[in-house]
Amino acid sequence: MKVGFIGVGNMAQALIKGLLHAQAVSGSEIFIHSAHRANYEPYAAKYDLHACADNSEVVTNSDYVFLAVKPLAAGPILAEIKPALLQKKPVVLSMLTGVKLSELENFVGESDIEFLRIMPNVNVAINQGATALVGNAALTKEHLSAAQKLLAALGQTTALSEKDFSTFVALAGSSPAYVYFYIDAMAKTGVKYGLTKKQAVQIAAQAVLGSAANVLASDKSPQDLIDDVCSPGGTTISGLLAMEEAGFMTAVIKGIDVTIAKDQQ
Ligand SMILES: NC(=O)C1=CN([C@@H]2O[C@H](COP(=O)(O)OP(=O)(O)OC[C@H]3O[C@@H](n4cnc5c(N)ncnc54)[C@H](OP(=O)(O)O)[C@@H]3O)[C@@H](O)[C@H]2O)C=CC1
Ligand SMILES: O=C(O)[C@@H]1CCC=N1
Repeated sequence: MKVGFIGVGNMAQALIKGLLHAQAVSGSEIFIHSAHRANYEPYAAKYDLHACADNSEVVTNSDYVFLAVKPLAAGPILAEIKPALLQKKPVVLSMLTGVKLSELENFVGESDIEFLRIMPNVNVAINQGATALVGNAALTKEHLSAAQKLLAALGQTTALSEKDFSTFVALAGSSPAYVYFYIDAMAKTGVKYGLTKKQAVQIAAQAVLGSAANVLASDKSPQDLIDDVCSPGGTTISGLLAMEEAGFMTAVIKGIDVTIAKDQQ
C-alpha cells in the first residue's frame, strides 16, 4: 500500500512513526512533501521515505493520501492537487480539525473523490492512539475497510457520525495535552516536596497509565473506582474534596466546552 503525506508536522510525524513501528507500511511505501524543503528532506532521509518535489507528486504516487496541514491551508492545497487527484483518484484522509466532508468536496468541486475524515491523536506515535473516522458517499466499502485497517495499526479506531467529531476532538484529539497538563501539575507538586522532576514525572505518569488501564479493564464506573481508593477518614478523600473545592471538575468541563466551541467556530 502506497501512503502519502501532504504536510509533515507534528501529527504526520506521529502517524508515520506509528505506521513504521507497526510495520503497517515500509519507508519505501511512504511519499511526503511539506512547505519547506529544509524540514521534509532531512526527515525523509532519516526514515528512508520518498521526498517528493511537490504535493501533486505525493498524490500521483499514493493510494491513500493524508492531508496533514493546518485547516486554513485545505482550500488552496486541494485546488493545487486537483488535477493529480482526478487522474490518480487516491483516497484522501483529512485530519483537518473543524473541516467537514462537504467542505472538502466543495474545495475540489468533484463529488467522486473518496474522502475519509479522521481525527487521530498524538498517541498514534506509540500505537496507543484514538482515531475517529467517517467517510463521504464516494468512499467505497473496500477502501474504508483498508483505511480502517491501516489506522487500527495505530491504536483504537471509532467510526463516528460527523456531528460528534467536535466532541471527539476534545476528548481524544486535544486531550493528550490536558492529560500532560495534569501529569505536569502533579509532578511539580512532587518537586515542591523534594522529588526530582524526573522521579516525579515518572511516578505521576505511571499512576495515570495504570489508572486509565484500570478504568478500561474494570466493570466499575470511574466514580466507583474513586470510592475504592478513598479510605474512610483517609488521605485521598481529603485531597479529593480540596481539589473539588478548587473547582477541578468545573475546570475540566469548562476546558472541554471551550474546545468543542472552538472546533465549531
Ligand atoms: N497536533 C495534533 O495533536 C493534532 C493535529 N490535528 C490536525 O492535523 C493537522 C496538522 O497539525 P500539526 O501536525 O499539529 O501541524 P504542524 O504545524 O506541526 O504541521 C503543519 C505542516 O503543514 C505543512 N505545510 C504548510 N503549508 C503547506 C503546503 N502548502 N503544502 C504542504 N505542506 C504544507 C508544514 O510544512 P513545514 O513543516 O515544511 O513548514 C508542516 O509540515 C491540523 O489540521 C490539525 O488540526 C489533528 C489531530 C491532532
Ligand atoms: O489543537 C488543535 O487544533 C489540534 C486538534 C486536536 C489536537 N490538536
